[in-house]
Amino acid sequence: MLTKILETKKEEIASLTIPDPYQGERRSLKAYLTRRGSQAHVIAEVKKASPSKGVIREDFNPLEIALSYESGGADAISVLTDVTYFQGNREYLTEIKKHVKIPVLRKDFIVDPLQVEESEALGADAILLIAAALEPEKLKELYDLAYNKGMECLVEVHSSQELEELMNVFTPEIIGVNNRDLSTFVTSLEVTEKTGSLIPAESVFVSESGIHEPKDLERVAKAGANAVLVGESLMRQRDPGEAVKRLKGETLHDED
Ligand SMILES: O=P(O)(O)OC[C@@H](O)[C@@H](O)c1c[nH]c2ccccc12
Repeated sequence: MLTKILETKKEEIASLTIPDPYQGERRSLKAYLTRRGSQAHVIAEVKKASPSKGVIREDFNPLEIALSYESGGADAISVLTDVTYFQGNREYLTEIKKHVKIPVLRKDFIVDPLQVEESEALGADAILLIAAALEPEKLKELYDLAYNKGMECLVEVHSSQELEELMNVFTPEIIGVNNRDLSTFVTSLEVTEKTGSLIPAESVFVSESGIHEPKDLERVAKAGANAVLVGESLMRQRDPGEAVKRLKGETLHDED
């Protein structure tokens, strides 16, 4: 699947146009994911569809969903901008960014400096970089470019091996462990538990995918996660903001 997606991206990049630059401020994802007063840090994702689940939410107004997430206490918003596989749109990101006060993460398959430039123009505060899609050196190049432009990166790994290979080159400030196996689409929180011990204390640790209930959040927090990235289980609720509130509950306790 990833190979197929990356082929599509190559075609997109060949005809990519950079929109007019977003003029507003940038916010730090890292700061929001470590802020006090919020016990369980949640990145809530705006995702209409996925390759494994098809359409997740028919009644899809991206801005309304994002505003609902924010009022429910989300610490950041992730926006799928991929059109072909996730029915996202880059315009959703800019629209959401203009109206929320929390950081906005661009969720896409970024493999080229042009897409980093595009993300900046769209107003992204942070972008996703996927280790499975990039050689560590190439990933570092895009990472540095994003930070030089005032954005941050969530660097996603799927296994201890991927993380080790990456950390031979550099240690990202924000590391995401994706619980979803990219070939089978099956999620298992064990991935977070197995990989968690390798994540250095100075990096923010985000557990991604397959989180449905407060007890899932509690489980990954026990494995050291500072935050979770949640899409599907929130998108399936009638009131996404209420769903964030319920998920955050009283279950996760930061040391500080
Ligand atoms: O819907 P879930 O299981 O809560 O997962 C959210 C998020 O982790 C998932 O959408 C995701 C993680 N990494 C990605 C990379 C590309 C597209 C999507 C993703």
